[in-house]
Parts: sequence; structure tokens; C-alpha cells
Amino acid sequence: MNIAIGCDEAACDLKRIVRQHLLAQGHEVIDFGTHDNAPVLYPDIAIAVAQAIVQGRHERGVLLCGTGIGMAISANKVRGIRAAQAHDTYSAERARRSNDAQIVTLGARVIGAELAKSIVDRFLESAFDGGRSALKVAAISDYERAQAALPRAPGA
Ligand SMILES: O=C(CO)[C@H](O)[C@H](O)COP(=O)(O)O
Repeated sequence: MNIAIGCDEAACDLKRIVRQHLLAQGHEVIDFGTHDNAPVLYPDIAIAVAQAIVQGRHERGVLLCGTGIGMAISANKVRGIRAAQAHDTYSAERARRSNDAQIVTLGARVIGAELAKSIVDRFLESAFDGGRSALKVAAISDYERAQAALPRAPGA
């Protein structure tokens, strides 16, 4: 699979471990940074990865920050992206099967490396169920399309 990965400075070490894990499995991994402890704005990384995915350049994304929350919030601002923070394997699986999420986000200050690897594995090996879930995911897309057609709200 072709996977985009990105992190902020809080999660560089965990990103390196997850990236190596994915490469060892034969995945193609494109690294959007950051690469060291110098502070960055996590939305810059999240949005770059999310845009690359909606443009069809990568099949899945893995985003890491301190909690996984900022990365999820930011990535979900990109129209068409469903990013899910998951800190357990069941949620990672449901993020794919129920929500058709393209991106999983992880918190390097919340979970350890072994759990992170298991979460990413489960996310990547799970497929969208469609069926009853498709209607719900379509409702999210419908809302996004309707919002895009509206004039921008003051201050937004
Ligand atoms: O976890 C994060 C965002 O969700 C980031 O890693 C970040 O370090 C949080 O930093 P701050 O508290 O300074 O906004």
C-alpha cells in the first residue's frame, strides 16, 4: 500500500518506529515530516497529508502528534477526509469498517510503540463494510458538499 506519514515534533521518535515497521512490511511510505525536535505547526503537516490523500496520491495516512487530537482535527478540515484518532485496535478496525477513514492518528504521549504498530496494522488490513455504513458516511459527504456551496461565515 502507498502510505503517507507525518508528525509534529512531539512524535518524531514514534513516527520513525512506525515508518520502519511499515517499510519492513513492504509498504511504500512517503514521509511528510517533521524530522527533528524543532517546533512545527501540526496543522501544516496534517493538511499536507490529507490533501495528498484526497488528490489520490496515497491510499492511507498515518499522522502522529502528542495526543493525535490536533492531527485529527486538522486533517478533518480537508474536504473528503475522514481521519480517526485510535488508541486501541478495535477502534482502528471500526475506523475503516464503519467510517471508511483514510487516516489514522496516534498520540505519542498516550501510547507506546508496540500498541501503535498494532493499531496501524489493524487499520491498514481492515476494509470498509459498506452496506448500512455507506449511508452514514454518505451523509457526512453530503454535508460537506452543502457547506462548500455556502458563502463563508464571517470570521471563518
Ligand atoms: O498533541 C498535539 C496536538 O494535539 C501536539 O503534539 C502539540 O505538541 C500540542 O501542543 P500545545 O499544547 O502546545 O498546543
